[in-house]
Parts: sequence; C-alpha cells; structure tokens
Amino acid sequence: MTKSGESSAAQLLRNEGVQQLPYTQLELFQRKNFLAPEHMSRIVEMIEAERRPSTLADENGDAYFRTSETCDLSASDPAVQELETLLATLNGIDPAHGEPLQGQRYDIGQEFKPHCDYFNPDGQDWEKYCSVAGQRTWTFMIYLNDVEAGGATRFKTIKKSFQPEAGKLVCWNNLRPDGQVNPNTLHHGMKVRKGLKYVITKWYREKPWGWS
Ligand SMILES: O=C(O)CCC(=O)C(=O)O
Ligand SMILES: [Fe+2]
Repeated sequence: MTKSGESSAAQLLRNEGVQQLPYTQLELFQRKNFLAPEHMSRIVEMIEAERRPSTLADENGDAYFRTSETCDLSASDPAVQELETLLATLNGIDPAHGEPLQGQRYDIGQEFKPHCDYFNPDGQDWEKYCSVAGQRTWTFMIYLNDVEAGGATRFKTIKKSFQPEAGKLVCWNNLRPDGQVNPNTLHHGMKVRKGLKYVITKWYREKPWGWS
C-alpha cells in the first residue's frame, strides 16, 4: 500500500486491462469494463435519488462553469463499499486518503468547463479545503453509461478526448513527478447533446481525509 495518497504506473499496470496512454505531459490511464452492469445501475439509482446541484470549491464568478448535479454516495451502502474495495485493489492507495465517493449527473446542455482537479496552492481557499488533508493527488473517474451524443472528457493540452462508455475508468495523476501541480491535467467535461451522462468521481489527498 502506498503512503502518501499516491498511486503509480507500476501499481496500476499490475491490474489486468489497465492501459497507460502515451503522453509525457501527464500520467494518464484507462481501464475498460471496470464495473459490472448491475453495479452501475445500482449507483445510477442512488444518483437519481439523491442528486443536488454541483458546487465549485473555488468560485470564479461564472455561474455556468459547472452545471451538472452531484450525489454524495453513502459510505454505508454495500454497492459503494464494493466500489471502494475495487478502487483500493486497483490503485493501492490507502482508502483513508480518499474523499467520499461522488456521483455526477449531466442533463442535455450541462457541462464542467475546463479545470484542473488540484487546488491552487496560492489561492484564497487553500486553507479551507486543504489544511487537513493536503493537496489532491490522483483522480479516478468511471463512466456509468453510454451517452447518446456529447459528454466527452477532453484533456485540452494533449488534445485527447475520452468518449463516455459504460464501465470505462479513466485516472490520472494531478501532480508532476516533482510533486508540484500539473497544469497539463486541464480537462473539460463537455456538454451532453443527447441523453444523460452519469459518472463516478473519486479524488485522493496527500494526507488522510480526516473528516467525513
Ligand atoms: O464529467 C466529466 O467528464 C469530467 C468530470 C470532472 O472533471 C470532475 O468531476 O472533476
Ligand atoms: Fe475534473
């Protein structure tokens, strides 16, 4: 098990089906068919039942920056616990370093504009969001359905888009090898054009999360 809330290429590639994408600018991986269809339907049900408007940690004055809805997935639910176990096996990160799992739901026209998942170390909200658990390290994202049109996740710097596909996991390191934040992780959850889009997001921190 890793210590600092970090996974690694060596750890991830130990798992069958994990592919590293060939970019030097960031560490980026995918794993297709990570979740079983029944598992995904259960989590979509939970998202439908408990969704609320998504929020932004660092408000930037654009009310349309993140227009999706979010669901805090209950850590006591067996489907959520199973997901936590699958993620820990995949990434080797001590679950204590994980933020609570979230589900996201995008309706037609909804998006999450280009952003990085790490917090700005010089930003005014650093203390508020990072004083206990430290910086975000890795992001794990799982698409829960095939979207009829739109809804891709686009990494702008490397010009790589991931098409939503039920069960596909995409993960990346938000930090560079020297431990500094990596702006090449800039990504855009693009507008859904037809149908709905459901994803799971899991973020990890340098230090244990410490609150629930
Ligand atoms: O929905 C997506 O494609 C991206 C989601 C995302 O970037 C996030 O929740 O941080
Ligand atoms: Fe993101």
